[in-house]
Amino acid sequence: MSAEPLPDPLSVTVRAPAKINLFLGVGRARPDGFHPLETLYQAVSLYDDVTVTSADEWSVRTVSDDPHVDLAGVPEDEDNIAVRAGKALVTHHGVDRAAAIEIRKGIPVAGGMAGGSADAAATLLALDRLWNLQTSDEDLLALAAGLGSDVPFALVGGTAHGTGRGEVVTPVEDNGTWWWVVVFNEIGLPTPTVYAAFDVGEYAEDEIGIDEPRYKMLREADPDTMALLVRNDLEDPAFDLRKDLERTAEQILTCGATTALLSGSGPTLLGAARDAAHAREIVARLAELGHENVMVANGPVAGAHVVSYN
Ligand SMILES: C[C@](O)(CO)[C@H](O)COP(=O)(O)OP(=O)(O)OC[C@H]1O[C@@H](n2ccc(N)nc2=O)[C@H](O)[C@@H]1O
Ligand SMILES: Nc1ncnc2c1ncn2[C@@H]1O[C@H](COP(=O)(O)OP(=O)(O)OP(=O)(O)O)[C@@H](O)[C@H]1O
Repeated sequence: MSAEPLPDPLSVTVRAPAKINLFLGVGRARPDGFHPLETLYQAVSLYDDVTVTSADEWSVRTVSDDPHVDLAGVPEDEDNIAVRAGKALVTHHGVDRAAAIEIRKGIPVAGGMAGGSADAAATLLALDRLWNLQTSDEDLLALAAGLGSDVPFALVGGTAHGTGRGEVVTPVEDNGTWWWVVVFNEIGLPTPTVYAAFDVGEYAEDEIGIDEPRYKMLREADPDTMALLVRNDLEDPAFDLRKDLERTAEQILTCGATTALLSGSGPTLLGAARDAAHAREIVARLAELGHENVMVANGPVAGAHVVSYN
């Protein structure tokens, strides 16, 4: 008996995670202005949910019920990276379609956790499923790379090595459940500004690669080794621009984190904890010092994935 083909869904929702860079080695700027990277990405448990519905023209709406998310800086027009992702997908397939996109944000905006990249990845996947476009993984990753350096990783998730300008992503074995205290900051710090400060301060080191002991630490997953694993070459230039962030990183250590580091290009800071209870203790101590805009997240978690078809 042949089954009836399923009707196309009316809407599709895809969830995509925030990322952190456990390791971020940055080289001297290339002729195209981008910096060569050697990075270890980890997807962590803060998410944006993107819902797409077919429409006559492109639109985007951003909502959030999370007090840590300030939607002020998010464009609600064609500048939104989710709309750019949708248009790139229809151009790739040569089809004339449009969609209404709703983004429910749980990832802080302009925090160095790749929230916009997560939305772009989620939109590519959601529209592919909504319209049954059957885009190959290879093409999805190439479209993602065209939208931003962090976008391919948002599709892949887990823990992964990133190289090139960050867009060439390969999964890495990680047997840990790593706990992070995530300390947000209301004052934005644009990614290009931090890379420019990296250039001005001549911070590039000759050796930016990830050595084998670090991969071993991920495989062996002892939470006490995280301090030896992390490195972020954008931290010093970000601290040159923002002394307050350096002070907060010191406080994260004082409050008991096994290590503290800048998330990507900042301004979000991270404290590593041994387990969930330890993370909550650090949060309580940070609150005593006046840091209220703090969450706990764990990683690695899955990359962009469908959560509902309606
Ligand atoms: C800081 C990180 O989040 C670490 O993963 C990324 O490097 C930033 O990735 P992203 O926000 O997806 O960056 P893109 O949208 O591709 O580029 C934004 C700007 O960041 C700078 N940029 C980004 C990536 C890179 N490898 N070198 C750069 O210099 C460039 O000034 C670029 O114009
Ligand atoms: N869907 C979107 N969500 C958030 N910001 C967006 C979006 N589309 C465009 N933007 C613009 O991109 C800027 C950076 O936003 P995003 O939240 O991705 O920063 P980020 O987390 O620091 O990114 P990254 O870590 O990749 O550098 C915002 O200030 C906003 O102007």
